[in-house]
Amino acid sequence: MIEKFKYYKSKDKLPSFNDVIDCSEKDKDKIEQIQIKYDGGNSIYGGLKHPDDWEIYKIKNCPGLIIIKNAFTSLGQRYWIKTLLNYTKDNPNNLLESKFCESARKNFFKAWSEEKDEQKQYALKKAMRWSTLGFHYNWTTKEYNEDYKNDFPRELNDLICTIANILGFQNYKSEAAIINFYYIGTTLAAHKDISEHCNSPLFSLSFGQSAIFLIGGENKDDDAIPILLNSGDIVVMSNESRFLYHAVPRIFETTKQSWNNFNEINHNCENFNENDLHDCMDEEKWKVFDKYLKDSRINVNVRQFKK
Ligand SMILES: O=C(O)CCC(=O)C(=O)O
Ligand SMILES: [Fe+2]
Repeated sequence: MIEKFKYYKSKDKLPSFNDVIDCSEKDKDKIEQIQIKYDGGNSIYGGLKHPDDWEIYKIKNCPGLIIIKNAFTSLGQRYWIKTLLNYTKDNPNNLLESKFCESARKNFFKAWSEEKDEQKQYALKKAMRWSTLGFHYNWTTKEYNEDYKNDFPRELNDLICTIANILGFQNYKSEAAIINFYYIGTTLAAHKDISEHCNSPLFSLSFGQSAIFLIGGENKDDDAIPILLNSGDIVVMSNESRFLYHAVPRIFETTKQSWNNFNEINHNCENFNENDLHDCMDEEKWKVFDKYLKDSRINVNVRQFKK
């Protein structure tokens, strides 16, 4: 893991993407596509594409790890990008460096979008690295604080439960989440997510620019498998893979902005707030989000905390 992390992180020497699993034909020996049965007929919400159109892969050398490609509609992606940025509003557990003014702490995205000075705007983006939902995580004690929580956003729980049910994970409850805000040049160091008191799968959704994700083993020294994650991809760490080391060594600009492709007939967003959807469809209003996304990736990592 450590060697691969250094290799894919490197700024001086661009890494080769030859070994990175992107779930294309070249990876056919490393992956296995799985079929699922969806019994919900034609209806699906949450900005998800119909599950018949999802491409679901298992990684042969990493049992329990599931990668879903092509899971979100364009409008669905836009809605979740806007919503995840909005969750930072009035959130008590954000990493926004304390030197920033009260208005940025209260409403990061508003402060960022209204900042005219480019350097200050970039500094604001650099200051906002994560935000937590549900049971808030304490990064110092590495524990969830049972007395420090907010209601878990209902529509995000609905989305994760829909994905969980489709994959056959019943009775899932989203209780905590970390929203990770990355920009090109940032990384997430190798870690295991072991503060949860149950072994329910971890659901990780990616939006915006692309990333290389490394899945390792039980020890930091174990080798790691590099996987490409694009906007709209879902990673599920279940069963044997749930508590393995993983990391994000690199964020890079995507060639296909799948959140901006509006040729779809069905957006599957009927359950969302109409005004918010309207904003997502209005190209003028969307410009500020595209500006934010130009060098940024947003990941939300959802967990069940209690048994
Ligand atoms: O950004 C990612 O894809 C992974 C995030 C992650 O591992 C975490 O939040 O624990
Ligand atoms: Fe993690």
